[in-house]
This record gives sequence, C-alpha cells and structure tokens, in this order.
Amino acid sequence: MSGHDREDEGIDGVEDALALVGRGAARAHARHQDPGRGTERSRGAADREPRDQPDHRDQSDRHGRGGSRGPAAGAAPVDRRGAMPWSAARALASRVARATESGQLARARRVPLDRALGLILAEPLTALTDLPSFDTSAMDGWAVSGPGPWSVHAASAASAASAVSAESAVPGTSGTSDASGTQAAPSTQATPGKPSKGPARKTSPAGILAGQAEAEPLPDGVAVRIATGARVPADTTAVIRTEHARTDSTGHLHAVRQPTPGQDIRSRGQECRSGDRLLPTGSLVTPAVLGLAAAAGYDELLTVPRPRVEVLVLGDELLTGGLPHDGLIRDALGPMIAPWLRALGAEVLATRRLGDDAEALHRALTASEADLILTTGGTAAGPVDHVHPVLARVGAELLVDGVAVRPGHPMLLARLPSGRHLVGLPGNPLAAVSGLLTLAEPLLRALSGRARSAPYHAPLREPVPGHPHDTRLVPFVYRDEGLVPLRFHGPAMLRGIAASDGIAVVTQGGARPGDELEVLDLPWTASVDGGCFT
Ligand SMILES: Nc1nc2c(c(=O)[nH]1)N[C@H]1C(S)=C(S)[C@@H](COP(=O)(O)OP(=O)(O)OC[C@H]3O[C@@H](n4cnc5c(N)ncnc54)[C@H](O)[C@@H]3O)O[C@H]1N2
Ligand code: MOO
Repeated sequence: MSGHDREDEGIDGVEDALALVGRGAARAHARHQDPGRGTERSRGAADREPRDQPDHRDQSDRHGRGGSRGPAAGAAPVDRRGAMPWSAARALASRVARATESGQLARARRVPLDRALGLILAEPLTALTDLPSFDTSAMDGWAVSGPGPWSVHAASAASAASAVSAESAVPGTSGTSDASGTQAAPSTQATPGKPSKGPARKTSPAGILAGQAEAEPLPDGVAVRIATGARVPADTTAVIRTEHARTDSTGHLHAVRQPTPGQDIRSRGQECRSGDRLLPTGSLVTPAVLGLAAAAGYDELLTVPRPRVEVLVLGDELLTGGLPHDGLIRDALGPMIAPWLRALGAEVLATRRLGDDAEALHRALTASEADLILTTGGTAAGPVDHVHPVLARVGAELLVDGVAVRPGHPMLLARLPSGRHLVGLPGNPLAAVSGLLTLAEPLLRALSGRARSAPYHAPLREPVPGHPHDTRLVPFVYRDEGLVPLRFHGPAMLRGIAASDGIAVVTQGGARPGDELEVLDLPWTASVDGGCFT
C-alpha cells in the first residue's frame, strides 16, 4: 500500500452514513434544477478533503507494458503513455457491444409478464385494445339520461362470463331509497327498451356493476345505479356521484347540481386506441410498464435477454472467510461484483475463484459461454499477473489496454476469437469499481438493449485536486444541493464508495467549488435509470 492509501483518522462514520439519505437527489437536482430543495448543513472541508492525495507523478509511469499489447489500431485515441482517454474508453465499450445490437434484438424472446421486470423491450409496446375498452363509470352513483329529475329504474344487464353475476331481482317495494341507494329501486319500474338478445338479463338492486356485460340503452329521463368501473349504458348523459344526488318518496332522483354532459364518464379510448404506440423499443420494463402492458392486453413481452456474465476472481492471496492472516486478505471483489452486475441488468452465470493460475485462466476463457467475461486482478505486469499473457495466448484482440483514469489505470477490454468480450478489472478494489463503471457498465448497457445514459452534472461544493494527465473518479455525497467529495478514495479502499451517493468525474487539473461535474450513478442510487430490478 502506498502512502496515499493511509486515510484512517477523524472520519465521522455516522455523518457519512447519513449522507445515504440523499441518494438520487443529485440526478433529480441536475434534471430539474429545483431551487427549493432542503438546506442540509454541509460538513467542513477539512473533515472530508483528502489529506493525502495519490502521488500521480509516481503512478503515471508505473504502467510499464510494451507497445505490442496496445489497443487495436484505430480503435480510439490513446494518450502519450498508451492509455486511452476515459471518455473514449467508455464510448468504445458501448460501441463494440452496440455493433452486436441487431444480434441482441434477433435473440429477443417473449417472456411472461412476471419474468419481464428489468428487461428491455425489443419492440414497441403497442396497445392491443382501446383503453378504456368501453365507456366506463368513473364514480359510484347514477347513470342518467337527459335532464333531471330522473325516474329510478333497476338495472338490467346480462352477466359477463367471468364477471360476478348480478343478484336476482329484488321484489318490488313501495319505499324510497336515500342517495346512498342502500335500498332497492321499485321493480315495477323495470328498465324499458328493446328486448335483449343473448344471455338472460336480470335486474339488480345494486345497479350496474363492474364486470357486467353491456346494459340496455338508458331511456330519456331514467336513472340507474352504477358502480365505478361498470359499463355505462348507451344514451347515458352523465354519471352523478352518489353523494351528489337524492331520491324522493316517488322514486325520482334529483341532482344537487346539474351534471355536465359526459361528467364522470371515462370514454372508450380516452387513454389509447388499439394500435397506439405506448412505449418505444428500448424501454425498461418497470413495475409501471408491467401494469400498463397488462391493461393493454399483454400476457407476454418481447424483450432482450439479460447479457450473461462470468466473473473470474484471480489471486492466490484471497480468503473467502474469516480474518486476514499471514499476508492473506479477504476477497472483497467476489462478493461485490456479481450483485453489482445484476444491478446493471446482467445474468451472472458464476463467480469463480481461480487463484493465480495461468492454465486455469486459459481453460476458463476458452470454455466460457458467457457474453462477457470479467476478470479481477492480474492486469498489471507482476510475476503472477496472467491476464495479458493468457489473452495473447488465446489470440484475443486488445481493444482497450489501459485507461487514463485514476483509480483503475490498468483496466482493459478485449475481444476473444469467439466474439465474446472480456473486461479486465484491476485488483485494487476501488480500481475494480472504476473499471466496472468505465468499461463494464456501458458494454452491458449496450448488450442488454438499453439506450446510452444521458450525462448529467451537479455543482461541486469543495475543491478536488486533479491528476495532471488522467481523469479522476471520486466518490461523493450529495449535500446542500452539491457534491461533497469523500475521503477514503484510495485505489485499495471501499470505505468511501460504500458510503457514497455516486461518483464525480474530475477532469485533468482538478475542480473548484461551483464547477459542474459529471456524475456517475451507482445502480442502486439511480433515480430514473432503472436497472435495480433483478
Ligand atoms: N509495475 C506496475 N505495477 C503496478 C501497476 C503498473 O502499471 N505497473 N499498476 C498499479 C495499479 S494502478 C493497480 S490498480 C494494480 C493493478 O493490479 P492487478 O490488476 O494486477 O491486481 P493484483 O496485482 O492482482 O492486485 C492488486 C492489489 O489488489 C488486491 N486484490 C486483488 N484482488 C482482490 C480482491 N478480489 N479483493 C481484495 N483485494 C484484491 C491485491 O491483493 C493487491 O493488493 O497494480 C499496480 N501495480
Ligand atoms: O491507481 Mo490503480 O489504477 O491503483 O487503481
């Protein structure tokens, strides 16, 4: 561990944990620029400003790989040290996967609604029916025809096959009902009109209920009880809410105020007509989309399957349980990467721990059936860093070999002869997160059929030193409508990111308070982008 990793005093863990409350606020702020947001007090700069910044001059020359392993010619610009600029690397990761997008759409599958959450629509969601599919009462009350007062009639309707059938007719009474209609209307005033065809019709004291087949047309001057969601009979002028009407002793209904024509009737097709496009291809299937799809008549949705990912954790020094001892440390990436990938919409086939074994890595790469392989560790030039040599051995094409970003400098992206992609994440845990956000996230987004995320920005509240050549990715919390950088952001540390609301992008030269910084959401903090539905 280098000197800049030592950030171990004075942190107020409770304060940092509290910052989690602000999740999603940065994006909301950036999109809506809401001036009225809360005024939570920010902590002092000294409390959070990194006291011991990475020595960038030291790190910038440590990437000691030869030019023969450089990125594919023409893939994207590289800087003078062979590392690709951060934004170019992200764009390339998206592009290479989008080149297979038609293949993704070709692999689209119809899945039942209860298995579609979090997937991406591979075709537009087109209404299969009018919505509503019939003129619908919006209220419990009375369907009336013409001007009042109205003669109250019992409802007459055929029961729909699956609907709750209306009770049989109630014997006539000479009594009255109050506006709540708890008593039956006189059966002597059976609904007039043409004789019905089809199923036998019954009169109902409850009136026309939701789920019943179409009632007889309503004659002028007549009122019939009707429930919210029920079909409105033909020739109905309006629905009067129960609380806005009363009946007199002669069985006539009076409105408290005259209804306007169409009042409290949801007309057929008000929301959409059959064939209307409700959502475009590429939409994320959210709970709301599932509800809309069901309402619009869908049992299944054509969706892009989740990209399948295999995680290969490299390193002989890693323990899967207990306390670190004898130079061995806990594997922090095995437990982190798979759930992170799932939150990005991937299906994780396996997380396999291979140690520092070049043969095992070779076998794993050649046998994998995943769309994307992710390795952790072994990307640098140490004696047991096997990723580059094994990629060369299998004939992989290095599309990205090092990115001008801190942390995460040695991350890489390769295309295997099988056409599968491999992202090599550096072993330092925050560097691995950087690789996830820089290469894996755009690649998975493209493979799963999602649109590119629109970059957004939020103002910085405290200064952040920059790297002379590279982009910095800095965990932040969102306070007082601005980004406050967190300490504990050394490449080997997860303490900052675990308490953060997201990652701020600091370009070369650093940033000052008031500067608008690009913000990267974490999948569980994203407020509009979905992705956490796995
Ligand atoms: N000569 C050079 N040395 C290094 C370079 C370089 O360019 N030239 N780059 C440095 C940078 S920057 C990083 S980041 C790391 C990347 O190293 P590797 O990807 O090869 O990863 P390892 O050497 O295997 O591990 C690095 C570090 O991370 C720890 N680690 C690894 N896996 C895990 C895990 N699953 N959970 C927790 N910690 C893990 C490992 O023990 C090491 O401490 O290389 C620098 N060196
Ligand atoms: O700086 Mo490395 O890229 O330590 O994470």
